[in-house]
Amino acid sequence: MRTIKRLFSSSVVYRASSHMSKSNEIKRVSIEGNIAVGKSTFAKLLQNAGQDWEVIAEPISKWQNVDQTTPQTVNCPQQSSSNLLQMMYHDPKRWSYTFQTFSCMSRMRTQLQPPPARLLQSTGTPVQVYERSVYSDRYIFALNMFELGCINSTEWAVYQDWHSFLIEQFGHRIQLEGIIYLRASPQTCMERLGKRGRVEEQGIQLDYLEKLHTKHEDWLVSKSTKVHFEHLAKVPVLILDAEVEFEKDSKIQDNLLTKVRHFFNII
Ligand SMILES: Nc1ncnc2c1ncn2[C@@H]1O[C@H](COP(=O)(O)OP(=O)(O)OP(=O)(O)O)[C@@H](O)[C@H]1O
Ligand SMILES: Nc1nc(=O)c2ncn([C@H]3C[C@H](O)[C@@H](CO)O3)c2[nH]1
Repeated sequence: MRTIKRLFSSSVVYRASSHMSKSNEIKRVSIEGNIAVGKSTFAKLLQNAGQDWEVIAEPISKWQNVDQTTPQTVNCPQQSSSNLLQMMYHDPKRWSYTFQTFSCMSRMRTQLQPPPARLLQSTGTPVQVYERSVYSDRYIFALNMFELGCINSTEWAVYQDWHSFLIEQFGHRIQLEGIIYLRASPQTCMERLGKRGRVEEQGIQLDYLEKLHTKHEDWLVSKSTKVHFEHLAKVPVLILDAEVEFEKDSKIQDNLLTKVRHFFNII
């Protein structure tokens, strides 16, 4: 049996209840964390926990298949697709800005979709769970790419300008009640990334995951990242120990679900 590493202990930074809107309204929660930490796996756990939870997955397939219509003739446009995720990892200086515009727009579009009827008709506490957010797009990835020199200062200024505008215009419709931060060491994420074997990620080095880890810590733990939205600065954060292997352990799963329910004041 693999040793369960406990590099970090799970802890609640502060409870969300005071920040909650009426209990019959839909709560929106974002799961944040490093690449391959286990967000999708954890989201499935929440989805299976009850009818009142809806998971909105990261739109990665859109990034892997950007439709291109070449307007050769009106009646017979040529259709092809490109893998922007692959392009970004292959040539980050060329493609990072393009990637961040597309990732952020696709997140916004996906998360603005109306909730399904079962959530609207729910008599309990319906929750929409976003896998990452327009905020991690900016304060984790885009900022990191800027600091790495893969996004230049003009591109960074342009990105921040339209990002702020988008949030000002639409932010209230995707306003978060809380953030769940799945926290594990970059080494663990590297192992899981290798195990998953997504083709586009083959060139990712530990160093990159370490930088992303620091960005998560700055934003969600020490809160030293300068954020530009008043509401975001006040969103409660639940930190969960993602070092533990919960996939096949129902006891650990129950424990994690209890922490989430408690955090969001759900019985
Ligand atoms: N707690 C865990 N213990 C051990 N393995 C795990 C755990 N959680 C997830 N995994 C495994 O790690 C790999 C990555 O998990 P997953 O796809 O859920 O990560 P993710 O955070 O959603 O990734 P991404 O950042 O790319 O969206 C998968 O192979 C999954 O089975
Ligand atoms: N550069 C960059 N910006 C983002 O906003 C972003 N969001 C996710 N990703 C990468 C991580 C995984 O490989 C893969 C799936 O999460 O996509 C991103 N990469």
